[in-house]
Amino acid sequence: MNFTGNEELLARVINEQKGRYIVETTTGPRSALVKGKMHYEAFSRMDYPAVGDWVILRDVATTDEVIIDEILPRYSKITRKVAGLKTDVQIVATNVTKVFIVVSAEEPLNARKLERYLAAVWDNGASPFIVFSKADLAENSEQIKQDAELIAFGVPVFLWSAETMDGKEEILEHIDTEDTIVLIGSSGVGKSTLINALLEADIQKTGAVRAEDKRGRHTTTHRELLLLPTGGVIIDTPGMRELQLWAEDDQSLSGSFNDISTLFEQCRFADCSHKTEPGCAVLSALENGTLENSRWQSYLKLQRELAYAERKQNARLASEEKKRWKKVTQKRKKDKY
Ligand SMILES: Nc1nc2c(ncn2[C@@H]2O[C@H](COP(=O)(O)OP(=O)(O)OP(=O)(O)O)[C@@H](O)[C@H]2O)c(=O)[nH]1
Ligand SMILES: [Zn+2]
Repeated sequence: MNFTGNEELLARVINEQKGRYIVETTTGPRSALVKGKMHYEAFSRMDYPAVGDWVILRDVATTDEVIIDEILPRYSKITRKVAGLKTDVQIVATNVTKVFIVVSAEEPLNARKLERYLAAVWDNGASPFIVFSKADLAENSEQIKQDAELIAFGVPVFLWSAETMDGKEEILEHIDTEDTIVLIGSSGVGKSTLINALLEADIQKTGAVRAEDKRGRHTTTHRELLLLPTGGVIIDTPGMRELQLWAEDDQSLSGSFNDISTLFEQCRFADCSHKTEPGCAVLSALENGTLENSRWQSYLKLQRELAYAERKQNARLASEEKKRWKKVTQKRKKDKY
């Protein structure tokens, strides 16, 4: 990326609260809002900035809140499904390169859970790492590490203890300057403790951020994207904390429509479209009333929405990337930066 002479237009989102953002610029944190057009064009929450996003700003010279003009294409996004009237997908963090799955070495290894975590990380486009915390409390931490390595095929596995600080250097060696990392894992495994150790400071102190809002008021809020003294950043958002639920019990689409996926397995043809085929288990379940039509319709609707969102996302990423960069450079010329 070359933003020579134009650095103030490029920023990174470090906090989001109810549609208000704090972005880190080369001249410090600023309050930010999205441009009106973004609201019209937004298809879902995916189309709004999220913590970790690189964005292009407008109106940086004014004292008011800056406007987020563009979200640069995302390298990856960590998402979670939000239960509500309809299933929505919330972005927990973007542009994450590495995910540290933190598991307590004190507990017996839960292979299935670890596999689900690994799959979830890969699904989200980041590289997983496994950290066994509380190594000081484990009976045989080396054994746990070896067992995990058998499941994780080449994924680095670390033993870490906050008591002795053993393992910290090894973990830091795996974090590069351009990395954006997040930590996931069950409550109480020691994620905050590890983050604090990596930061060598209290997050409460380093995390506070003061930014100016529209009326010149200063707002103090939490920085959710934290700079590591050794390079790289850690994202720690409230959503990160709830992510474990999604990895721990299977709330995926097929999970929540278990009855329907069971029917699919009973169709005569493996590639059944469930429209006209003979021996279709869905059609016969609809006919004999064991599957309610409304439930089938909501399944189809969700399928269409997900497919549409995905198509939209993919097509846009491909074509918009070029367009965005072009726009940015044109703007730069126009503004005589
Ligand atoms: N003995 C020992 N205790 C640890 C270690 N790491 C964390 N703890 C303790 O475990 C407890 C939970 O640690 P946290 O860092 O708050 O855990 P967390 O994963 O951030 O928990 P949530 O915020 O609920 O998600 C605290 O009392 C820590 O002091 C460790 O390596 N060894
Ligand atoms: Zn069928």
